[in-house]
Amino acid sequence: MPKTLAELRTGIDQVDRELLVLLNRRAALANEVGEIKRAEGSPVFRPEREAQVINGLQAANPGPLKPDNIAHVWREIMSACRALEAPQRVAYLGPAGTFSEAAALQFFGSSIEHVPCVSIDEVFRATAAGTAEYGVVPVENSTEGVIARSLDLFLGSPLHIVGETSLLVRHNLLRQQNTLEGIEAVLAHPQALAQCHGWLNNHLPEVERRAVSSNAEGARLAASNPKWAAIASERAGAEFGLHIAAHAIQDDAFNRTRFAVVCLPQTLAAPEASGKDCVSLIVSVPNRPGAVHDILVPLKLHGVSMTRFESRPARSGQWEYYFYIDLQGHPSQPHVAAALKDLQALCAFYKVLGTYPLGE
Ligand SMILES: C=C(O[C@@H]1C=C(C(=O)O)C=C[C@H]1O)C(=O)O
Repeated sequence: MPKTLAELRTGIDQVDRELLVLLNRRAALANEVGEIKRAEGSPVFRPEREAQVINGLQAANPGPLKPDNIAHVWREIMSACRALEAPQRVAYLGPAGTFSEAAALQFFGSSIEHVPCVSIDEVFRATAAGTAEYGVVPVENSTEGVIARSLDLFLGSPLHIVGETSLLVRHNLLRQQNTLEGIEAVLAHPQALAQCHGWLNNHLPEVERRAVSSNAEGARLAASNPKWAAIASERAGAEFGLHIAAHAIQDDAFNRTRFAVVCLPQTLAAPEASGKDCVSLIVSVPNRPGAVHDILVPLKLHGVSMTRFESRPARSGQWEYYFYIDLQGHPSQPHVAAALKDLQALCAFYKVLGTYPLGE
C-alpha cells in the first residue's frame, strides 16, 4: 500500500525533529571550537576546513540530493555555526541587491554582517582598515573578461585572497512598467551594459545607455523615474519595487562572474591545503626577448598547471606589464613550492596574492 500524503508528511516532520536535534548538537560543537579559538586568538573562519567538510560530504553523498544541494545546505549550516562563534563582517560593492552581495552570501552563507560599499576601491579600503574583516570583489566575467579595477587594486593592496566563488549572472531589464515603451535611458554598471550589448542593440537601439556605480544603484534610480530602466538582478528589482520588463537579457546565457574573497593576513593567514587549491600571483619580468616564455618554463618543468594568465599595463609608459597568474595546487606540495621558487628567481616583481581552496 503506498503511503498517503498525510503519512509522508508525518514522516518528514519526524525527520525534521531529528535534524533539529542533530543540527543543534553540531552548533554546540562549533561553539566549543569557538571557545578554543578565542583562547588561542585564532580566526573563526577556516575556509579550507569548510571546503573539506563540503568535499567530504559530496563524496559520501548517496543521493537523491545532488552535490550542489549538499554544498548549498552545508554552506548555510556552517554559516550559522560560524556566526555562533562570531559573525563575519563582509564588505562588497553595494547597495543591497548587487551581484557582489549575492556572491558574498553564496560564499559565507547568510549569517553575516553586511558592509555594503559604494565602489570596489571602497571594498578594499574598508577591508584594509578593519571596518570589515573580509571583502568580496569581482575579478573576472566570462563575457567581458577581467575586472581591471580589482586587478589593479590588488597590486598595491595589503589584502590577500583567501577564497573564491563564481556566480551565474542573469541580468533583467527593470522599470516601473513592465513594457519596453517610452524608455529614455538604461542605467547600469558599465560591466552589465557590456554584457547586454547585443540585446540592447536589438531591442533598444536608440536608447541612451548611462553608466552608474552599480546595477542596484541603477535600480534605485529607475524607481524614481518612469522613463528610466535598469539592468539588474531580480533581487534588486524586488528591493526597489520594480517590474521585470525583460528577463535574462545578458548576451551569454551562461554568463558568470568570479569573485575573490580578500582579507588582511592578520585576520586570516593563507589557508592550509584543502586538497583542491589554487595560488594567485602577480609577476613582472625584465623586458627582453623570451622573458614571458621563461616564466612558463618552471611550471612545465615541475608539472604545475596554470589556469589563468592575464596581463595589465604597468603604467610606466614603457609597454611593460604585470602578469596575473593562477596555478593549481598548494605551496605545501613540493612540486608547487619548487616551481614558485624557480619562478620567483626569474621575476623583477613577484607577489603572492593568495593561496586558497578552489571555489564553486
Ligand atoms: C567549527 C569551526 O569553525 C568554523 C565553522 C565550521 C563548521 O561549521 O564546520 C568550519 C570551519 C570554520 O569556518 C571549525 O573551525 O572547525
